[in-house]
Amino acid sequence: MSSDFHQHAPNVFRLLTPAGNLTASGLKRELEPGPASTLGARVASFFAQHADGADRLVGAMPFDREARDYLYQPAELSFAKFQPRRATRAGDLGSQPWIVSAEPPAENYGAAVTRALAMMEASKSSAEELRKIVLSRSLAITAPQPIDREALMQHLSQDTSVTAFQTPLPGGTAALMGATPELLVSREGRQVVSHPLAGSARRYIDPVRDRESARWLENSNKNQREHREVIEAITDLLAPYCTDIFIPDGTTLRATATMWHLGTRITATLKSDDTSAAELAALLHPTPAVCGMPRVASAAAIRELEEYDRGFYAGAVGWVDRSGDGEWYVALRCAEVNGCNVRVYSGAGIVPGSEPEAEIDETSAKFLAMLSALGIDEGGYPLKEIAA
Ligand SMILES: C=C(O[C@@H]1C=C(C(=O)O)C=C[C@H]1O)C(=O)O
Repeated sequence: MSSDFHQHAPNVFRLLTPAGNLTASGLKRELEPGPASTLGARVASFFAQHADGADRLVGAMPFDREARDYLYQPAELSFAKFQPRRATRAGDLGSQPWIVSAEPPAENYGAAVTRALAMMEASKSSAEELRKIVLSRSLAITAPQPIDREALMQHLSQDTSVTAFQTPLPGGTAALMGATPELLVSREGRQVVSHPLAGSARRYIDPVRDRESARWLENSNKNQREHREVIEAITDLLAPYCTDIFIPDGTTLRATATMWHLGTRITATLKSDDTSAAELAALLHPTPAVCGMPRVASAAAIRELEEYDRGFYAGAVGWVDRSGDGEWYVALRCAEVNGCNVRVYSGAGIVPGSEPEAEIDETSAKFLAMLSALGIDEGGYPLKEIAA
């Protein structure tokens, strides 16, 4: 297929997981868009109304629970077994410098972290004590030529510890593309799995430094506290819908090519077949891993402190089928891609004790998954080597 096709073809949805690859192409019908609170009901009535076409809806939910989602029934679905991925070098997407502009500049992000810490301190004696605010920043990138989405997917999927994704955005030209390490929720029959990550450290090429970084993360009280908030929130939200909620003792380390994370694989059994994967995703989203605690107050703080609308970044991307099964991932380590324009996002959980410089560094490290797939560094210059 020509690269021209991949640059302009709308409605390509891809999810490349270690369990297999899903590709959906073309559009048969859009799901009536709406907020997260009505997603479960809209999906159920879609399948009740339409007996024809693919038995699956694919797409994405934005970060803001009140904003309209974008899911659709594709014209065609194809599945492939996981295949070892072709090794390609970063940098072959073009070797001229790209234009990269930090929006907001890193210093402004540091100042927003300081303000978030002050907001948490000031709320301490109130009933709605703010315990965590996830703050993000972005890089606006202009490529020397339109992004070849197929090549970018190839690069993103080289890290086999993550799920590479591509989902069309409303409007018909832009796509959200990324490589997420975080499963929001999956449902297969009555079996539910959620694998939240919170608490992060950079990886290093030097193995000794890399191990030190992992050990630091495991022993960091701040990161363990951040992680506990997420597990508690997910468990509380699942409790009315599930039995046998199982949380393993202690966190485990999850490694991507560029980051260490604290993770916990939560499993549960649904009480009713009627609760679909889409309903579960809409229930859990946004978890404190991408928003904060408590949810409504931290979302309000994000609106006040961030200088842009997150759109579909830190939303959820995935699918749900007619039986209610599905898989939803947190839309992280991703970018909106539109022609030559790429907007990359990354965020970090701010809790009392966080330091602005460390959060700037953590968000820079989280940009790397996308930047190395594009073949550039934060200055827009060709990368000499992939981070890890
Ligand atoms: C918000 C992001 O990542 C989230 C925040 C994390 C943290 O604060 O430690 C870790 C994993 C993700 O849940 C991001 O990558 O943009």
